[in-house]
Amino acid sequence: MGTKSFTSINKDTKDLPIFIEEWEAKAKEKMDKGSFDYIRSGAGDEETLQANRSVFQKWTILPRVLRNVSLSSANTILYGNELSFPLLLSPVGYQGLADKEGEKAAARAAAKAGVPYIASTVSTYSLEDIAAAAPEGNNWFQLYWSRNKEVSASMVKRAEKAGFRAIVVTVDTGLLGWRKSDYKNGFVPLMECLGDANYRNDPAFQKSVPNWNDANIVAGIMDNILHPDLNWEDVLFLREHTTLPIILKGILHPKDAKKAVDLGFDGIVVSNHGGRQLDGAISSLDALQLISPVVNKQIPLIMDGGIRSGADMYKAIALGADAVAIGRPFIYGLAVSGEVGVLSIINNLKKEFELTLALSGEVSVKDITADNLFRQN
Ligand SMILES: Cc1cc2nc3c(=O)[nH]c(=O)nc-3n(C[C@H](O)[C@H](O)[C@H](O)COP(=O)(O)O)c2cc1C
Ligand SMILES: CCCCCCC(=O)C(=O)O
Repeated sequence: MGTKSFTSINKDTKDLPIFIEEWEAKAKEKMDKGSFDYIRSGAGDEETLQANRSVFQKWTILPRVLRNVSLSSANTILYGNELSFPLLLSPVGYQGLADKEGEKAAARAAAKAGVPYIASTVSTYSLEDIAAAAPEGNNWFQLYWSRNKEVSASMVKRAEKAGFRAIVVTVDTGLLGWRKSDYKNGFVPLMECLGDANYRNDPAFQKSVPNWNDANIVAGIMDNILHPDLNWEDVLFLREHTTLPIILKGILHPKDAKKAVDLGFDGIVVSNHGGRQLDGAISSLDALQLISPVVNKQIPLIMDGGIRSGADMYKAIALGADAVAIGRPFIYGLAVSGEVGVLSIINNLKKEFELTLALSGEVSVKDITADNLFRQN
């Protein structure tokens, strides 16, 4: 019987950082203060941002031994597609802040690594350009719901036409969180014209903004994205406009998770938006623990917020996630070394996750359960 190789680091990436903290420090050196602070920070006093990390210490892995893990594999199937391991790149807006190639570079890295790339509505490049940069990739589109339903429907149709494989509707941003560092820095990324490509190219949006021109595009986008009246019926309207899986991102309450299942949505991203929206909100891992028994495997559960290591991934999966996603870490990789940086971040996480899986005595992602965890007092 063959033995899988659990080698650690590729020769061609040996000069790149390994620790996420080192990537972050290098990104800070390279970026201007406004951009770096925008990416790193959370809302309010950053309690939720911190909780997303500290919650992982409540859980320890309870490993099994003598189970022949020589052929263990982290491969995962999600919506009929194979992932090299259960990771996705979370939607992150304005990736042109980190690198000139922005989303195109990150999507190429995700495709090479065999993991889904979720393109944000407020991307620097249009969804068509991102799809063209990584046509072989498992690309998903994240929709910021537009007050004008026709704009939402139009973007989803464009995404479907461009080959995106799932639609992620973010539901935790009816209003923007209290972002103190951005206010202090006077930083508004939309104003830098780094997140308007999807709107500029959208015929329904052009029609919806009276006297469409360069000067009123930002106001038009803000008015479209930020609307506290967003509700379940609005989002259900999308079902008539796409056959792609519709996944709701930003669910934290088990009652909302149950409603998402009952209304026929195809998946949930358990997320507090990386602590950038409601400060004081529950950590993503704690929310996952509440939501997973309610959803009870009826639809896939993805979790993001604070994932920084293979062990973090493992704990989230043991608590019921089918896959996890990362935001800031890959943006730091993008800022430091473009596509190579993103690929390095993903590959190191993959190696660490594969080792964690095998060292815990399990051979596949499906075998990871709550039985593999012990909760600290
Ligand atoms: C700079 C930045 C921009 C983001 N932009 C979006 C976005 O456009 N759409 C969205 O749904 N979430 C957005 N998010 C939230 C991420 O998708 C994700 O929920 C969060 O980053 C996960 O936490 P992590 O950074 O600790 O991994 C953004 C996060 C960051 C840090
Ligand atoms: C009107 C801007 C909406 C937020 C865009 C990016 C984002 O989600 C973030 O967290 O920042």
